[in-house]
Order: sequence, then structure tokens, then C-alpha cells
Amino acid sequence: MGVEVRVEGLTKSFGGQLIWRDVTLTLPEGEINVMLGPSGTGKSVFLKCLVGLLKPDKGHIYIEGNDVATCSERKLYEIRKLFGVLFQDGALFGSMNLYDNVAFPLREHTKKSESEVRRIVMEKIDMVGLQGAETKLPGEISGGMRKRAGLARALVLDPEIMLLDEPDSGLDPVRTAFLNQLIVDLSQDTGATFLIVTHDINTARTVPDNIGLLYHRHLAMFGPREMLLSSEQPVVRQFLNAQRFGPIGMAEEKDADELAAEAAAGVELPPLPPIPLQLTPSDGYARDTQRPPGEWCATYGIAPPPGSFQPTVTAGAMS
Ligand SMILES: Nc1ncnc2c1ncn2[C@@H]1O[C@H](COP(=O)(O)OP(=O)(O)OP(=O)(O)O)[C@@H](O)[C@H]1O
Repeated sequence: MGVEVRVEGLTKSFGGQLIWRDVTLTLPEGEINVMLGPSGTGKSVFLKCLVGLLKPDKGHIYIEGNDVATCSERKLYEIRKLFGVLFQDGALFGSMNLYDNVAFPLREHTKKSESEVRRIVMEKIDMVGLQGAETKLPGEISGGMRKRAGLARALVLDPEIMLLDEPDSGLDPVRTAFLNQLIVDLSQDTGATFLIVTHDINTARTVPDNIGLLYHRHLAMFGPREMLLSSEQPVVRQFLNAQRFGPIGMAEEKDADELAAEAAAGVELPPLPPIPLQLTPSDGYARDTQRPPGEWCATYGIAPPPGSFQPTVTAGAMS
């Protein structure tokens, strides 16, 4: 299970507003990928292009030999069945209880009997830990439960590709840690390819196999987790260290004068924090996609920040 998504030279604008240009990356089959970027850099637009809800101006999105960017509507309807999507707000139907919300894609896209629908819905509700809440309306449950219900619905057609748009937004740190563990477990159980948009740095540091950063209307970097977490590129260091100093400004990228003033003032980014261990599945086994800690750094002759890959570093993320 899980398919590769190959994006080549993707460009998107709305009217005269360029969102990003020439985005090229590959989401490897069965791996977890995280997309970071300052607000408004077009991360949600990127997800919508992948699933064919928005048409890019240029470029290609290859999935199983088809190009989502240029294929017919009929083909797109078929390709969409490979996707499970969790939108930012969970996008649940307010008048339907959780059971009917999760059952919706099965009733809409398959001819399964109601007993088969029940079996699948209850399995997914169980997977996300919502047993007993099936009859509740979305308005009667917490934000975290709504996210998990959205996740169950995204899983119900056994997708090969999971797109999660800020699954952790609005969640407290403990719920976020549980959600992250759930994502790693789901990835292990389903083998699907994941792309997660998040602003949570701890999630970005511990959950994915690969990380990308959209910034200033382009993809600044995309690659293995260790590559980003050991990067000396100012924009990557600023973002992953959550600093005010560096090329990213409050509204947009800083201009040359602002950067020169920072340099003249002798402002420097703090050293890179240690690279934590990757979050492992809760059954205690390594992920199928897991690479030995430090392997990427060793292969490319990069000295990881001191204290990297120590078991204690992930303690906060795992417990
Ligand atoms: N359908 C649309 N028509 C016109 N402009 C759009 C449309 N969808 C998104 N945009 C614009 O594209 C830009 C990027 O939006 P997007 O929601 O993808 O950003 P984001 O990186 O996901 O932001 P955030 O991190 O704040 O969620 C914004 O300026 C937004 O107004």
C-alpha cells in the first residue's frame, strides 16, 4: 500500500498573485512527509492541487502513471479515490452524527451493504479512539474529537495517500502528542503515503521521514528529516528554531535593509537544537521506512548538533 507522488515544476497563481513557482518534489511511497511554511505561503493550495481540487498553472503531478494536473475529469474522479483528506476544520457535516459522517464516503462512492458499512465505520472509529461517541453530533464534541472523526472519515476508503491539513491546529500539547502517535501508528498499519501540513515544530521534528519548507513563493528545501534539521540555511534555521531573527518577517520576507540592520547589530541565530529520535509506532517495532538515526548525516559528512539522537530528547514528544 502507499503510492509515490511525483511533483514536477508546479506553479500556481490566482489572477496576478503568484503563490509558488516551480515546486519539484517526490513524496516517497509509504513515507510520512511534513510541509512547513509561514502562514499564507500556499501550503493548503498545494494540498488542493495534489488532490485535483485546484488546477496548477504549470507543471505535473504524477501518481501511478497519471498526471493529476492535466488528466480528464473522469480520470481525476478515479485518482481521487486514492486519497484520504483531512481539511483544516475537519469539514464534518454538522447535522450528521459521527457514525453517518464517517460512513458518508462509503455510501457515496461504494455499493457496500449497510452491514459492511457498519463493519468498516466501526473499525475506523475504533482506530481513532472514538468508540462510544458514534451518535454524537460534531457540535457536541471537543475540537480534538472532531479532528479524530475527520481522520476516521479520511481513512474509510483505505486511501493510499493521506493529506492532513493542520491536523493539530487548536489542540493542546498532550492531544497533539496523542495525535502524532496515532499518525505514526496509522502509517505503520496502512502503509499509506502521508503529507501533513503543520505549524507544530515538535511534530515536524519527530513525526516525518521527510520535511519540506515553502517560503517566498518557492520550495526552499525538501528532503530527509535529518537534512532539514541539520541545515545551516538561514530560513530553515529561523523557522525550525522559531526565531524572529532571519529572513522571514511578520507579514512577508524581510527586505535587504532589515537584514543588513540585523547583521550590523551582530544578531545571530542560536545554535541548532539536537535532532531528536523519530517517533516510533506504539507496538515498539521500528517503522518500515525507518532509517538508522544519524545515517543521513553520516552519509553526507554532516556533523549533527551535539546531543542529537539521544533517547531522552523525544521523551516529551512520546509520553
Ligand atoms: N481559491 C482561491 N482564490 C484566490 N486566492 C486563494 C484561493 N485559495 C487560496 N488563495 C490565496 O492563496 C494564498 C495561500 O493560501 P493558503 O491557505 O494555501 O496558505 P497556507 O500556507 O496554507 O496558510 P496558513 O498556514 O495560514 O493556513 C493566500 O494568499 C490565499 O488568500
